[in-house]
Amino acid sequence: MSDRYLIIDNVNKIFHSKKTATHVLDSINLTVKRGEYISIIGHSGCGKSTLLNAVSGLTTATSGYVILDGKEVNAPGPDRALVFQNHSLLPWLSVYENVALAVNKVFGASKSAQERKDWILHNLDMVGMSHALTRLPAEISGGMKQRVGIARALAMQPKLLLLDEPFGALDALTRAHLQEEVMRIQADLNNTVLMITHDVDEAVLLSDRIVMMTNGPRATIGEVLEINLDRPRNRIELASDPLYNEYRRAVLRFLHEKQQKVAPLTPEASENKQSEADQRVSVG
Ligand SMILES: Nc1ncnc2c1ncn2[C@@H]1O[C@H](COP(=O)(O)OP(=O)(O)OP(=O)(O)O)[C@@H](O)[C@H]1O
Repeated sequence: MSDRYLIIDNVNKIFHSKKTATHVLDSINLTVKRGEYISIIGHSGCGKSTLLNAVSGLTTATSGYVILDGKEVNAPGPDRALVFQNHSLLPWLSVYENVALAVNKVFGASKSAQERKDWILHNLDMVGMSHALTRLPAEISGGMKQRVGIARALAMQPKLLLLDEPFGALDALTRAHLQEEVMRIQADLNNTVLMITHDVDEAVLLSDRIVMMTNGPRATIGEVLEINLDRPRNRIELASDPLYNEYRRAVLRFLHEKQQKVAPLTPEASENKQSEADQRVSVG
């Protein structure tokens, strides 16, 4: 069972509007082991968030199934915690209260008030936020907000952690720092993680496998790359590791050679472009 902890079975997603139907996901099949760290990478708009939403239960698949730990997913639930790029903390609650809200909801009946308090503090400590318990989200930096979001998700002890570009809005140094923290926490807790990223280095550094999606519409899984690098991983040492660089190249090749975002120009489009350019020259 733990080898088939999460099963995404032939998932299709079609968005219908009054006039159009957009077939976004086409026959997505993926099986994830308990404790695996999976990254999903693909060009913008291919359907990564739609897939994550189908796993979270926020979106229902048009056909196919998502099964987590033997149970079919068809609505959001506390066994799947989401962390978004744009931190979704409640602005009127303090750092402590934001985590407390989730903890009280999940463990209100099973842990005593003291146990819950200790658990909230433990999780905030794990992400290095013990010093800012009483601060409001507006009073802390973007990286700190993201830390609190991660603490809140971890504190729910979800079966599955769903990260939608969790470090996407951060500067490079803060991003690297948080990646290190996530790796350290992952080594301790062995969470099962699905993470969307646009960052090839981040995907290789953090993942056990990288799922590469083809361009939409009708996006599907193009390739899955297994990352056999020992843990703990050190980004400085990996920079000169031939295997690391081989993995990097494989992802880059997929994205920039096999799945070029910009379609090649047709002869007609190419002519139009040329005449536009000519016009610009003559006007200038
Ligand atoms: N609720 C919706 N109704 C109609 N179309 C939608 C809806 N949600 C997403 N789409 C379409 O589905 C496609 C995939 O969107 P999605 O956000 O999943 O892509 P993505 O790969 O996560 O993009 P990005 O990397 O830019 O965040 C897009 O064409 C988008 O316009």
